[in-house]
Amino acid sequence: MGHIALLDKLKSSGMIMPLDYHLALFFIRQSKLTDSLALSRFAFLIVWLNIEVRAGHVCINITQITKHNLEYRFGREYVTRIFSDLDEPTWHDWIKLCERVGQNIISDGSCLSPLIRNDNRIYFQRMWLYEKHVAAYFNSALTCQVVERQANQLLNDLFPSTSASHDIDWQKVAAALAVIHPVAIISGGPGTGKTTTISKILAVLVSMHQHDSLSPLRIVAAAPTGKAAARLTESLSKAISTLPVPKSIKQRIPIEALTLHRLLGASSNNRQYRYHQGNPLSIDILLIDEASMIDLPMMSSVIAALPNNARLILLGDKEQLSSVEAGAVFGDLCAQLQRGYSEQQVQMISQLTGYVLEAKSAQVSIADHVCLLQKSYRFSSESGIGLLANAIKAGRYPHVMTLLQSKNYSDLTFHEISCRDQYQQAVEQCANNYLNYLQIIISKSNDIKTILDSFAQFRLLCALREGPFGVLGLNEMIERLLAQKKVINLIKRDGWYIGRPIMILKNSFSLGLFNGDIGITLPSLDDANKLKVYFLLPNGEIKGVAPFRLPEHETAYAMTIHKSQGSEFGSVSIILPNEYSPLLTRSLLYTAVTRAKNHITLYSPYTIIEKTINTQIERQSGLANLLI
Ligand SMILES: Nc1ncnc2c1ncn2[C@@H]1O[C@H](COP(=O)(O)OP(=O)(O)OP(=O)(O)O)[C@@H](O)[C@H]1O
Repeated sequence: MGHIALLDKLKSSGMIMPLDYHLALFFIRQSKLTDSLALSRFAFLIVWLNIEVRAGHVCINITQITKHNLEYRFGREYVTRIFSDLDEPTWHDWIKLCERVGQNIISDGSCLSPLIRNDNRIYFQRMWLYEKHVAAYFNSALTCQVVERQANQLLNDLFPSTSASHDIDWQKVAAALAVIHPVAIISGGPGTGKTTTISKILAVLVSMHQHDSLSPLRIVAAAPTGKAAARLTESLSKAISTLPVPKSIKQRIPIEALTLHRLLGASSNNRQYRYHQGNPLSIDILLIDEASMIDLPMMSSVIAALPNNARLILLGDKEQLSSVEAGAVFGDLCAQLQRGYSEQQVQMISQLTGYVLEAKSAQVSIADHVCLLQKSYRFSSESGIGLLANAIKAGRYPHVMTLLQSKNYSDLTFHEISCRDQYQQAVEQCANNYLNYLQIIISKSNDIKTILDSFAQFRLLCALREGPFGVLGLNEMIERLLAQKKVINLIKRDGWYIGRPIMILKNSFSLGLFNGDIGITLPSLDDANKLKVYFLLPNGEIKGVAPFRLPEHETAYAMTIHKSQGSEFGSVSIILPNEYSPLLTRSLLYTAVTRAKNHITLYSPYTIIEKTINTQIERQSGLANLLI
């Protein structure tokens, strides 16, 4: 089959987008290939690379372009037909093909061709450059600072050992590691004390600095989304207020977190950031929460904007979904921990904390900069949510089902969905959870914060956007059900009604609203005949915006699990679809479950839970190979 016929076939069956099609043609026109089979294979390679980058991979590994590996995206039957059209290529064939295409198209990076081949990985040039930049930064950070006696005392004061336990306090180890190294990477699940630990780390660093210098440390806290920044602001201010350190130290620790876009000085009319290598930020310490959400291009931009001697502390949960865009930098960095701590690191940790850890390597590596916090202080051993999150993380389906079906956990509820009626009931139950905030509105309360807080107590999460089990279908059903209960009035003004919750889908720097921000439509405080959408800003202020001024947005009774990342709700209901989709992965379910503070209700067929837990997609990237 010729390459045009192949591309037409892929396009007409909806397997590729017009962009994939035209990109393949563009590269083919410039390649040195002439025979029909090679052209078809090359067209497929380009299409596959583009699909995978769109799905969040940084590159593709040509040895893994096999029928088995492609099935999850195209389905078995379709892949079999495509491979037959391509005359059953083996991975040797793909490698030979890359060698024949021509250096002007695929090179090893020595000339800047649009595609780069590194070992068996194929990249678009842009991704390859980002990856090299990020790897060079972390490799250059493999230095240790001399441990001062004072640090030891400060750590002992902030992390007092309890005589009852001889366990290692990993929070203290994480803090020691952040004092020793200019770059620290701390990962932990919900409630493992990431915020508590970072507040103590900052207190140690500020205290140490106070003795050396009169000018205060310039510390900035940031997060990838507005919601995550708002949460960080709240949790950091709480953690700092309880620190057992003098007021003068607390006052030097910032409590307001920015979004990364704002930190870098993004503007709505310019794709360039104000801060970059040529105009670095004026800061000494940058702390970023929810770091698993940072994609490769953003990580590259952040480190480009850091001044030479600035410290970087990344906090996150490596088990959560990776960023929407390409890359899994935080996960790749945390994965380095398997190399073990070096002898040098173990010695320094011992000096600072008194703990004797096991050295697994003679060489220093980025593993020395990583610490995992495993003990949850939020969920007790009786908490179903904590146990469920751990069972999902470990991929233990039978244990997950035992927990879900057990009556011993008051914070877990499971409803099997096996027919349409059960699905309808599930949505009705979810809709009822939204009655509280609507009742507050109906009672004519002007207390916008209470309304927003009440709405944040519950959220319906789902995996998909399209279809009856997706955000769009669920939002429509919930709107209809709430209208039947007469708590909202769907006689809309251009789609707007009192009580409509919306989520922002695009950043608006001029309005100060960011992707993921949630607002509720209410009568305007200035003129009750008009509507405004009210948002709670990270600094605690309420902002009202006329609907017509809002950037892209959608109704937000149901939201995708991807969008919920960085947020937390009192109770969460999760509705999984009745058919398997490649989006259903272990990290997706883990992320959904860890959004809840008090209660989880899961609605799903058994088979879907099993398949979701058994599906783990590793993001393709070459970062691990580039790290020393
Ligand atoms: N070492 C500790 N001993 C006792 N309680 C702790 C300890 N560390 C943290 N906590 C408590 O556990 C709770 C969760 O801590 P924290 O908010 O720091 O965790 P987190 O990992 O930042 O949570 P998340 O990111 O999931 O919001 C807080 O109430 C905190 O006071």
